Amino acid sequence: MNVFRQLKEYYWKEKRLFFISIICLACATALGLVYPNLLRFLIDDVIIAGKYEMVPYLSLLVIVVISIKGTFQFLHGFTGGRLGNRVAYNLRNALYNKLQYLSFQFYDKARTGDLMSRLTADLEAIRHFIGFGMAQIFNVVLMLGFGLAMMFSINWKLSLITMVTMPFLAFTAVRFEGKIHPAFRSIRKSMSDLTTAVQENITGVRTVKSFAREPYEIEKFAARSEDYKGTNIFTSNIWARFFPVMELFANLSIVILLGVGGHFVITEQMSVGELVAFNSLIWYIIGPMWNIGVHINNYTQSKASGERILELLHHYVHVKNVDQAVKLSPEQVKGHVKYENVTFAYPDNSPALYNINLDAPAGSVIGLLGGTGSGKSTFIQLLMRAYSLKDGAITLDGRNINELDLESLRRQIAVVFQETFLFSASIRNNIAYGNRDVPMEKIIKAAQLAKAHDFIMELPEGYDTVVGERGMGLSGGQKQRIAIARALLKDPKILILDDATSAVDMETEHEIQAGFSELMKGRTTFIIAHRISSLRHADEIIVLDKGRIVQRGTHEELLAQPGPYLETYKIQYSDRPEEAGERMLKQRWAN
Ligand SMILES: Nc1ncnc2c1ncn2[C@@H]1O[C@H](COP(=O)(O)OP(=O)(O)OP(=O)(O)O)[C@@H](O)[C@H]1O
Repeated sequence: MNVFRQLKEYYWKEKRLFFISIICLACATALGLVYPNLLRFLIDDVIIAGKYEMVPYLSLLVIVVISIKGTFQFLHGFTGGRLGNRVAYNLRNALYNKLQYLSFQFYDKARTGDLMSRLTADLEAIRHFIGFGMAQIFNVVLMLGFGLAMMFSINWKLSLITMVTMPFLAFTAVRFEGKIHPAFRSIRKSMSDLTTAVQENITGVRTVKSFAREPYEIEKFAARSEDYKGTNIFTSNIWARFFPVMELFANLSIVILLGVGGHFVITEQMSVGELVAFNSLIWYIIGPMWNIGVHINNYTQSKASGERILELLHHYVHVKNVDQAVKLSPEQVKGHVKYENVTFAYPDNSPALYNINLDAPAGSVIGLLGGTGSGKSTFIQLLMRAYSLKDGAITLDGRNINELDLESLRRQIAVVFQETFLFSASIRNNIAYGNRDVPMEKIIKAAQLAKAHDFIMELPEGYDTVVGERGMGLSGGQKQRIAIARALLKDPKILILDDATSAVDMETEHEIQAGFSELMKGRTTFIIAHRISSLRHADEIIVLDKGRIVQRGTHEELLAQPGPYLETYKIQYSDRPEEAGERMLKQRWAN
């Protein structure tokens, strides 16, 4: 129960519902005992005694009992349903909140499917167990207790004899659950493989079609579908095998009851009414016995689900605010960024950055150039406090960013990533992202600066056009321009362009950059780019190689010295010899 103790804060506030639900179920269960007694009374004291005038009253009483029992059952279902859903609601929100604040380090390893199943299937198991499962287990104890007490009070000898088959029934039920549980698990796995195949096929439909791999996909799906069919048939075989056995044990106890009970009636050790009452009591007991395995399974499953949910809820948040973190107010931020002896390694990896020093005065433009894996993205992610920095310091306007309130720090920074993520919402909402009160003029202005306005206006519904999941239906360059508009609208003090213009052609890049020069005014800008054309106007260009700064200076300074920058320049401008030649000549004259 440790898991449920830890989850207490989510369900204990609903304890009123919990107790009402359990009390209602207990009352309904207790009323179930009225039938056998009414039957006994009807046979022994009304029919045999010939008091037929009492039959209508008894019938009326049965109707009253049924109605009251039904009302209690309704209340149990009503309160249990509310309880389960409220607990699931509390947990779902807590989990989602936690997911929002878990750091990059967590998401580096997280698997989407796993997180989704925690938020859906695991939560569902908890909802069902807390709403109904717990009460059902309690009810099993009550039913067995009430039923056995009544049976023993009628005839203890007959009770003992008919109970002989019950342990076998319980044992078979538990064994059945032991077999059916893994079978259900394999159905779920099989189902998940099947849906993954469909999902991947739909997401990657362009790749499938361009490689003409439809037959391969059909074959892959057919194999998984076959597996799904197989696991389902296997499961129904288990049902088919176990149910007759359980039925047999249940009916065996009825046979024993009829044989031995009949003998007791003949020898006048008990009345006919008592025998009939006994018969209905035995069914009252068989029900919970039959379901004992299901309840055990519900409990273990929801416990496992609870563990998975708690694991997420208690997951360590690597980057968080220190006590008395300083909240930045946008008007006061200037944007002076400094890196002082920054060395950083990802967990279990050798350092991605070594001893980085940089002084980026407010409003300056810093260019970052380097090969794949040289540490450019890491460089800027540290500025956002995506990971916590232990070696060296990064300061903003002279204050260590570790002391700053995380949210207020990130509000000062806007990043345009290499890969643009668009939400399945209107273009307007994608640009405004989470900012409901932005006037339309501001959105249009940002889009114009990002050179997105014209193509947006050509779309069927302009700014209200809803883009598909991940921006389907837009070209890479168009998506990127929307992302740039989104960053512009944020009006940040620090702008980071992480290979932001990689998906647009040279001409558009040029156009966007013309917009950038206006936009960059008054903002400290970091530009990561592979194209020298994107960096040439930077105040300082840093060339990274394997996490170290190997060259730094302005475009002109770097062209004047041998090194990777000049090499890259030569490669990129080799197809435009006149420009490169002109550049070299100018350089020579300058010298
Ligand atoms: N989340 C991560 N976990 C572990 N190692 C990482 C992670 N991200 C990057 N690395 C490693 O850190 C090093 C620097 O990576 P980084 O992404 O900063 O390079 P980059 O210069 O931005 O590369 P690219 O131009 O390909 O995006 C690489 O060796 C990379 O494998």
